[in-house]
Amino acid sequence: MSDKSNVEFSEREALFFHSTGRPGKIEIIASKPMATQRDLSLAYSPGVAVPVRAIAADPATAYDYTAKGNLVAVISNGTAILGLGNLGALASKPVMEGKAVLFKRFADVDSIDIELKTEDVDRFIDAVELMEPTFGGINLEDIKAPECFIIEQTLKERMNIPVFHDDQHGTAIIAAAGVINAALLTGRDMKDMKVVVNGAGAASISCTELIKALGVPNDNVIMCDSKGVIYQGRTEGMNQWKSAHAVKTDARTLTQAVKGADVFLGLSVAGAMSQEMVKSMAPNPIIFAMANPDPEILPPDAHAVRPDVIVATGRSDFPNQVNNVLGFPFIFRGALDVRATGINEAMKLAAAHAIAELAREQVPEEVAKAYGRSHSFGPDYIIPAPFDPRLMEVVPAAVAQAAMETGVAQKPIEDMAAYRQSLKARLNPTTSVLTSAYEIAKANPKRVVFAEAEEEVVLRAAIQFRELGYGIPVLVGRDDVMEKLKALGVRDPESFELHNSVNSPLVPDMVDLLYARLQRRGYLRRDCERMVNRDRHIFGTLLVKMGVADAMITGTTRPYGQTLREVKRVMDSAPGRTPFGIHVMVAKDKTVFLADTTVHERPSATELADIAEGTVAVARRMGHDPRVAFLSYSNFGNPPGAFLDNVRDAVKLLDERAVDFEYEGEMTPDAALNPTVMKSYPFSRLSGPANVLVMPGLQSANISAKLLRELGGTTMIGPLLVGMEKSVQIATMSSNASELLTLAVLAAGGVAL
Ligand SMILES: NC(=O)C1=CN([C@@H]2O[C@H](COP(=O)(O)OP(=O)(O)OC[C@H]3O[C@@H](n4cnc5c(N)ncnc54)[C@H](OP(=O)(O)O)[C@@H]3O)[C@@H](O)[C@H]2O)C=CC1
Ligand SMILES: CC(=O)C(=O)O
Ligand SMILES: [Mg+2]
Repeated sequence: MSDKSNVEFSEREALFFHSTGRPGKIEIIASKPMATQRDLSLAYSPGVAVPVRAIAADPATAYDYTAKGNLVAVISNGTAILGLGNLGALASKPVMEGKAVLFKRFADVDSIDIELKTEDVDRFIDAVELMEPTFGGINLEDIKAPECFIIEQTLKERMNIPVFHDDQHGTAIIAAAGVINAALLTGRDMKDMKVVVNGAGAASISCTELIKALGVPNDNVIMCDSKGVIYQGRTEGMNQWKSAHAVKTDARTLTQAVKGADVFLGLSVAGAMSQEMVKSMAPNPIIFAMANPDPEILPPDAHAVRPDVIVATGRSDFPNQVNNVLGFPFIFRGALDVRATGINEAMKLAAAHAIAELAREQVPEEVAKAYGRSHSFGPDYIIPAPFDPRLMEVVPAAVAQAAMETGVAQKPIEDMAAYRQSLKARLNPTTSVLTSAYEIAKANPKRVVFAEAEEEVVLRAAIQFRELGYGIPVLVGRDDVMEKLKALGVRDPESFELHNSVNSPLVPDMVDLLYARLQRRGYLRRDCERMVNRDRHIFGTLLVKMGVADAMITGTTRPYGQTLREVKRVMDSAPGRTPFGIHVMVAKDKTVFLADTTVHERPSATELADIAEGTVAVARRMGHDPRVAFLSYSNFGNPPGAFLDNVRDAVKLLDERAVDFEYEGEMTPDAALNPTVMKSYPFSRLSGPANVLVMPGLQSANISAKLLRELGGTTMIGPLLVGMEKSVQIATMSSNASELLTLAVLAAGGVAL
């Protein structure tokens, strides 16, 4: 049982996250080149007239010529924002932007948030209906009951694209999957289960309908709202949707209803359930406290009174997250891919069963690693975690299949196996692997030196590193760092570990250590004293060398080469390794590892071969199947040149070493990356485009990485310094806090070694 919330952050952190860089969480990028006059002529007038006429002649071609088929609107009026209540359309925007980015992150569905300033049902319906031409699907969100039922039902009748109220059906699907598994674990049969549902709004009504569809008898479910039990004959605060679930019972309060119940489904408000209520439930009770952001009862409070309880919440920071994020991205993915006209009951049930089955399957190692702990089906793992990459393969396929079987698929999938493969390929593994690096760091928090703690950007990264639970920052700086922490809003700056060479008791041992290393390299003892006292990179690296910390991050105050020289005075290479640098370039659907981008100016053949092997190891740790290209201006000797031998010899060296990955060279970047150009070299040993690019020299390597970043379209991770005895990461001087945080986490998580 794990009761600890594993993510903590302050309100300041949440506001900083939303305001930093471009405010909000969304931007729109063009999917076609917009560089030349010709591009513009095609994209806009006059070229655009051609698809306009085509769509006018045949509306179905809108799916071929526009983004409609992969575009979902997340629409709210803010009348039931999470469990925060009716705070209005504008205040709902952060949640709706959040839902839109989750669509993209988890299922590669493009999505935009739309907040409508009206509580008038008819105006809302008209506004959404008018938007049908724009979207492939409509995801309604955080609209309160009972208006949400009328809105969804009417829109479904009037529109010919999927309309789905996430709080109703998304929630119901996930809760149903969890109930199926919790029932299995506790040996319960649906037909015998006694269920209490707290809340009688959008989410509750739909969850209740779905669990009844799974076999829980109508009379076994008691629903409560803010006025207590919904019993037959009650008149106060009723509506037709509540009446449908009114039962004959003497219970009038939640306390009375929950006595002896097997299952509690909370879709109401924070703190609605007390420990006394938990105590009164049946043996091995099942509690889904799903109110967001604060549940009806916190897991530790439930476990404290009933060790036999299975608890789930809507939050990502406790085990068993029952949240519609597990559903809506994947459900729409499947529905869009078959161009479904709607999302029907069969599709919902298919999703619920697919999610439930996934939790019962053996968890693959990469998923376990991603969460930093092993998951196996049990009370703390009744439902897969949202970052489980298998969801993307399994749920859309199940939904698409159900759509085809129930006749709502306008474009049925012919080859389901190929479709499942294509689903997997939609997600860039680097995104999941970065997630996994964060989780690994969290599971085994390490001590990381932030050597330039006087810099605000470094302090921000260190604060986040600690607040998000990735490890313990060990700060190096003068005593005024404490004031700076306070100025950044840290209430307890003294709880940070600060090392200052002016008063550190470690200095004499550091000087001894450094002098022992450098005395035969022309340094006097007083030189070493000066270095330890004055150079934060030397001082910081010594903290790692002496085992005070596990890793270090530095580099924002001094050029890379200079910092590396200082680090190397203290730290050796790992045995048999060549230290070198990797820039990881993450594009939309591709990640490329460039090396050596920081150390060797003119690498020898042996160094090139070592760099290839070292980069392959990092690429594998980041979830990629490596294919190495040794790059050049020449393809297999054409044109000939004076500086090609090292590259060719490196290829031969890998032949001799009989390595277990694909490699080829020398070759130009287009022959390495472009499948059409690759066809000109049918003898190439690469089975697909390369993803590890070993550069012939530092100039081309470093220039390429920075060019790619400046030209846009890629996110750069790094440079990663690999091959040192312990992980020391030297950032670029222009790094921002989030880049420093990523480097610190990769250093702590052992990815960059
Ligand atoms: N984990 C998840 O995935 C999801 C969680 N939720 C959560 O469920 C909750 C409800 O959302 P939603 O259905 O959209 O909102 P609605 O506004 O449609 O419904 C809210 C319901 O809660 C009831 N309620 C309010 N206070 C209490 C109380 N003290 N005791 C019992 N019932 C109470 C209301 O009663 P009345 O009818 O008398 O006003 C109403 O029936 C929110 O906390 C939300 O965050 C929602 C969707 C997904
Ligand atoms: C998760 C969600 O949609 C809600 O709490 O409203
Ligand atoms: Mg919601």
